[in-house]
Amino acid sequence: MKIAVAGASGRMGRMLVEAIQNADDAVLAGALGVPDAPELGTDAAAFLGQPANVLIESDLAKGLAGADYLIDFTRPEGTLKHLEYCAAHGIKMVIGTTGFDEAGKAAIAAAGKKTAIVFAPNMSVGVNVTMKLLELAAKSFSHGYDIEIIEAHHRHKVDAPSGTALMMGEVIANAQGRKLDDVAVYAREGVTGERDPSSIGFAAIRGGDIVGDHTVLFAGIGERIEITHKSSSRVTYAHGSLRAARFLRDKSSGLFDMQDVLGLR
Ligand SMILES: NC(=O)C1=CN([C@@H]2O[C@H](COP(=O)(O)OP(=O)(O)OC[C@H]3O[C@@H](n4cnc5c(N)ncnc54)[C@H](OP(=O)(O)O)[C@@H]3O)[C@@H](O)[C@H]2O)C=CC1
Ligand SMILES: O=C(O)C1=N[C@H](C(=O)O)C[C@H](O)C1
Repeated sequence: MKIAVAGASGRMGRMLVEAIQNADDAVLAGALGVPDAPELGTDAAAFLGQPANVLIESDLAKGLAGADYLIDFTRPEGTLKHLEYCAAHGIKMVIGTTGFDEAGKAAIAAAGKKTAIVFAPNMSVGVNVTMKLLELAAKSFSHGYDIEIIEAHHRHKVDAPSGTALMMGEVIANAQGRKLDDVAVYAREGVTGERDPSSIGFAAIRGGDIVGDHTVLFAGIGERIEITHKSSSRVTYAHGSLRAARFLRDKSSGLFDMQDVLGLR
């Protein structure tokens, strides 16, 4: 697989470059950076002390010239620009970026008619299996249990709640025949009144170097159940992304997620 990495000097970008360099079925075929990035024009694998002979480019035509796949963990505005280019040139995409609005999500769905895309807010196997546990729990705890989703991430994260927390909320709401938009409570402050029993609450903690923790609390009378996933390294997202790229090998179009990749649907 000839894979390019967007945001190549970011936290996930570097993790992906290293994972591709270590994979025996993938080669690093391109690297993208923002125009004013200090790393622009330098070797994408220089930080490993093992150059890949791939320079970080801001020009999409140059950065993607030799690539069949683009793995993108950047920002919504960057991903949407890359998406347009990849859809026009038949480059498959693995999109891990979070924080899209509805228009952004619709653009990704439309691009899936032209090229093959895996789009998921969390590429780890553990989180995606946790989604299935949540589906089961949500059906059993649909009455009498208050549902709260608590997530914690590093101090540099720019979006809240995390894409994973939002997906957890959607999985739970869908399993209970509800719509997350109708029941989500994203903030509480001051005299809020008693908790609406139909609500799904969210709380976001930011600090230090926390890679990514998610807990769903089902709080009933006399008991509470907590389902927790903790990432201790970003390598789990990088390995999941390579798994997603392999899944796309025999696809020329379509929009998929990690539930498809892992056969969990
Ligand atoms: N799906 C999953 O499994 C996971 C998803 N994520 C998501 O991935 C994204 C990136 O996370 P992380 O690596 O921690 O973030 P970083 O900020 O470390 O990296 C982002 C990279 O994207 C670049 N970038 C920023 N803006 C643009 C733009 N407009 N166009 C192109 N490139 C841009 C940055 O360049 P510069 O630094 O020069 O601005 C940087 O290289 C986030 O949305 C995060 O939530 C993260 C981990 C797992
Ligand atoms: O920004 C991060 O770091 C992460 N973002 C993803 C999200 O928003 O869910 C996935 C993971 O939790 C790490």
